[in-house]
Amino acid sequence: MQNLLTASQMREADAYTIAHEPIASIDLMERAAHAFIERSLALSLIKKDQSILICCGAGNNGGDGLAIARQLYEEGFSALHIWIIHYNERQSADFKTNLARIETLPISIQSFAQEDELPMIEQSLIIDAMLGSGLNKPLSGSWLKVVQHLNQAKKKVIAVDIPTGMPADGHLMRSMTALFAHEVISFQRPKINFLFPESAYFMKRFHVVDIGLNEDFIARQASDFYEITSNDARAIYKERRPFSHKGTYGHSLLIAGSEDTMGAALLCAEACLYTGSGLTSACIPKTGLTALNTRLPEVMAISREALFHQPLKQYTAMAVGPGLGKSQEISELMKRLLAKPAMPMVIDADALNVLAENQQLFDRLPPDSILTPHMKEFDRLFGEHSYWYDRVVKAREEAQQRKLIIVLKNQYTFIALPNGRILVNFTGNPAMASGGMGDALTGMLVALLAQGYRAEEAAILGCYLHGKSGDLLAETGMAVVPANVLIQNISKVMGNI
Ligand SMILES: NC(=O)C1=CN([C@@H]2O[C@H](COP(=O)(O)OP(=O)(O)OC[C@H]3O[C@@H](n4cnc5c(N)ncnc54)[C@H](O)[C@@H]3O)[C@@H](O)[C@H]2O)[C@@H](O)CC1
Ligand SMILES: [K+]
Repeated sequence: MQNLLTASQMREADAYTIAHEPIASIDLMERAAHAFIERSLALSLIKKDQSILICCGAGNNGGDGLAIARQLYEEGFSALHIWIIHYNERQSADFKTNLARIETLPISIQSFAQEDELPMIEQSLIIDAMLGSGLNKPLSGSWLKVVQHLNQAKKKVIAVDIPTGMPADGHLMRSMTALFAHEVISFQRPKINFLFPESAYFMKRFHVVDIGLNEDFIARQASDFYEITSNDARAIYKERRPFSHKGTYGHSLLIAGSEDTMGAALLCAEACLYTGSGLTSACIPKTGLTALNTRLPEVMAISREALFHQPLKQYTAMAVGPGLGKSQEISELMKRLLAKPAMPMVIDADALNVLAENQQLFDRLPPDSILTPHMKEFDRLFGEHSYWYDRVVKAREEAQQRKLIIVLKNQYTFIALPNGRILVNFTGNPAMASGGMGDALTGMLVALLAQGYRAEEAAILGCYLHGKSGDLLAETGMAVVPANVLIQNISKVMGNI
């Protein structure tokens, strides 16, 4: 697990590294510039014959920009042009050193003071090194004008560390102006604000490069946010054991589907199967029986009427919600289920809506139950939120208070744990943005619970595998990944973990 830092913690990590390791601040900047170029080349974001405008401020972000320009020149880039935006009086020491290092080279540099008119931009690419994580207020005055001028040029932009004008943490507002970046190459850790959907106002994609800041120091910093890494998923995953049998891997009960939305139940059951549940039973309306038996002969069916006429303790874990629909009958069913809940549970979709309307049911959920709301379901449960940041903070509060695990789904899914931590899952991609994905995740989570993973482990591993399966398919060139295709890839992803 990697903790994510605020901008001010990042500054402390920078200072600590310089004080405790044999590296001077200027050399750290050199390393950052090198890492920026190396990644840009690896991703084919820059080409030697391209005309590039490097826009620099006079702080350390600007210092990075100058170091990048010089290193690009040394790499053989010839069509480089530099702007120095001299609106702030202060120049950082490393900016000054890098300015002295570049002034002797044949690279054209233009400096702009507040009153200077900005020229048209002829270059095809802009490297944005004006303001970085030192931003301490929204842009205004001349800074606002320069950014608007650059935005109007509609050129491709690669931002150094963070787009100029975008705050690294705290509220992201549409009213803020930043230089829109098509790519951001960020140092050491992603900025917390990259994870919220509002970041799309300011940037398209980000990449993180290691610049060798002291990781021991970073790990000691208190943080609300932790990035789930592939190592975390690997450490949780348990291989199937010799001599094991279907009874070893639990029995999942799914309560899902209605006449019109039987597909949700089928996808949930299929995901449960492919994630390794020993046995899977689906409690669905009678109208879905033929579909279930045809598509998933491995899955057993129970009718809604039969559900309470049999001992529920034969099941190891339960998921309730996908495609249930909204009706009095479903509310009653939820109330009966939660009268004596005795097994780990995943609550999704329409079951969340029942909870939203019957908040007293919250107290009956077994501790560590996993709730998997998307944004709208979350707001129905816990109130409207204007900012994702606030929504995530609310998820943390609710998870802590109610001793539940809240999986707030998003491109970067936030897993709020009862201990107050927020884990962020980085796998997954926009090709997966279609119906049925949530049903698949629910099926995966219940399968992991049934196999004996602790709820926290199931949430981490389930979200990771779900996104990873989608990522691997997208990497094969699929622009859209339908849920059933993702599901059929899960067991392979698990096998190769
Ligand atoms: N880990 C690190 O901290 C490292 C940081 N580096 C670079 O250093 C950057 C941070 O540098 P600085 O702290 O010098 O700050 P910046 O270069 O981001 O900004 C310069 C100065 O602009 C002023 N400013 C802030 N908001 C403003 C606004 N709205 N309008 C006008 N002026 C404003 C502030 O006084 C700030 O110090 C990072 O983004 C990164 O690019 C790298 O050199 C390597 C290591
Ligand atoms: K920048």
